[in-house]
Amino acid sequence: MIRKKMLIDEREKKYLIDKKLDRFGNDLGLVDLKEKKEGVVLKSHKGHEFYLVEPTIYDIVKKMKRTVTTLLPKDIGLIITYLGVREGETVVEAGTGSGALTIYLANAVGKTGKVITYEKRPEFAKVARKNLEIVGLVRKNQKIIGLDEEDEDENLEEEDGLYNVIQKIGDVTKGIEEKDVDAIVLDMPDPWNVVPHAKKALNKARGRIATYVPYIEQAKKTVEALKEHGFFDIHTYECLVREIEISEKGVRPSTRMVGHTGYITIARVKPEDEE
Ligand SMILES: C[S@@+](CC[C@H](N)C(=O)[O-])C[C@H]1O[C@@H](n2cnc3c(N)ncnc32)[C@H](O)[C@@H]1O
Repeated sequence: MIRKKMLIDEREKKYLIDKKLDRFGNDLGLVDLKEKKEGVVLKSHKGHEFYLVEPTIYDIVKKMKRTVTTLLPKDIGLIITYLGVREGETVVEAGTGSGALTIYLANAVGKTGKVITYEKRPEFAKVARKNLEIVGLVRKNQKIIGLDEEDEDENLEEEDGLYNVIQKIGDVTKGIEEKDVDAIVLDMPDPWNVVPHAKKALNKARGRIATYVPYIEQAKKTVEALKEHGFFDIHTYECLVREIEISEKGVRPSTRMVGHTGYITIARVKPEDEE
């Protein structure tokens, strides 16, 4: 499903490389990759070891092309778990940005689910399409709905992949076209402007929403809008992660950590009154 393979050298430096690449070289020497399958240790011509392995989604996201700051895995993990996104669900997301969150959402909903992702900047959506292609979530040159571009041949060659992401160009504050949506995830500056549309789009039995904003004032405004539009079970979180360094000398938290990223708010849409 992932269109890359990964070489890790003796210093644990990671290199994402094209599946078809036959030779790789760095300061530790040249490695012959011809007909080599992932899962083997290779030796360079200078005698250094390289591990040829399959990359994880995390490896891909860390190295993929970025147009904007992407959500960090710690926040993505919290959003997916607290929102309870699961196999088969329909999720609407905005904005796509570089597609990092999209990749994890699409893997959470799996083959029977789908992610519809809105982005207002066409140039960002095109970069995200490339990132989504690498992990088999969109086909090569898959149409981005609302984007006026030359018809390129869509690659319909059946490579293994989930192909469960639909990209759209659009301003999500103007409306959400989908109905009966299970979850909505907003990583954009003014989620409160989307709340009325989210209420209409969400399935009243199970609809949930998650928003991510960097400033506490934005989080407050979002919570106020959610309350005004009848959402409930509203909770706001911040997620701090510390790496622990374990060595011969002793065990302690890393002296460096990400101090702040953003505030995540999770809520449920209210069910409808009985007729
Ligand atoms: C912080 S980035 C999202 C990053 C993304 N979650 C990721 O992990 O790669 C915010 C994105 O929202 C887009 N955006 C902002 N307002 C929007 C709107 N009203 N409708 C659609 N997209 C919007 C921006 O163009 C930008 O690409």
